[in-house]
Amino acid sequence: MLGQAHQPILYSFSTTDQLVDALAKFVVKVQKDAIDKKGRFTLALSGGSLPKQLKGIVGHEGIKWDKWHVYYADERVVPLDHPDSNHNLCQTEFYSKTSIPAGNIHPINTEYLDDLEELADDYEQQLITQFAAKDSARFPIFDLILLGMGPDGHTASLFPGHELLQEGDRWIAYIEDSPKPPPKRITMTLPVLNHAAKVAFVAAGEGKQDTLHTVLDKPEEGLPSSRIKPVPSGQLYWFTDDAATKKTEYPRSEFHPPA
Ligand SMILES: O=C1O[C@H](COP(=O)(O)O)[C@@H](O)[C@H](O)[C@H]1O
Repeated sequence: MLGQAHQPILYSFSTTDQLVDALAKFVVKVQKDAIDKKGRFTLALSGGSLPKQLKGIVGHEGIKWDKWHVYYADERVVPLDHPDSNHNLCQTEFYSKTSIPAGNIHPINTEYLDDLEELADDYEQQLITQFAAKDSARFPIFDLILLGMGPDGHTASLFPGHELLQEGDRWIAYIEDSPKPPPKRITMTLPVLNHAAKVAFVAAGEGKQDTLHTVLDKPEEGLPSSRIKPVPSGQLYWFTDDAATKKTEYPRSEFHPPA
């Protein structure tokens, strides 16, 4: 039986630079704590606007890149060098500026681009290899998952009203009819996202105003982003800017740079 989720912690910054800086300090602290405790840091990244917001981490003190193990919260089913690939975006915006060992970055297996079921199974197997031998939980427990939120409230490749929101068993699922192109994708399922120790959304800009208001002030509407509630002891954070939170009534917290 899972416990109650903690309330989300909302940070809203007046500038993008402040958001990027705070996010960097937060990620560096989470990786330090994970490495001190378990000798590795497991992270899942999203595509979209997120990878650019990671630039503050590069060059930060106290990072042990060789301990990072990076996966994708979702991925578009395209070759890895395709402009739509989340891996390609992360490579350009982030990995290329770090020294994360190539073998610690886990893209989809492009042998299976024509078989979504095999592709999702293969990616799930990659997670099982990383997690199952070390943790006894039913679902993997990532140290940190970084998510974006689309203007329709989707997160990863979990879209409003889609049957994948009901998936309670699989770690990785596939979708062939994504309303946002490209249509074929794989995604971590809600139970995986909700078993992470920490999940942080990064959502900035005026274009996210209405959705953020709905997601945080009216969670009962059940948009996919409102369904992220890490349990039993996980914590959800929102790193946003004042343009995005203009209509949000949910209380903001003050960001204190971690020691
Ligand atoms: O399609 C996707 O969209 C979401 C949100 O993207 P954003 O550009 O609005 O931040 C992204 O988080 C996800 O990884 C991606 O596949």
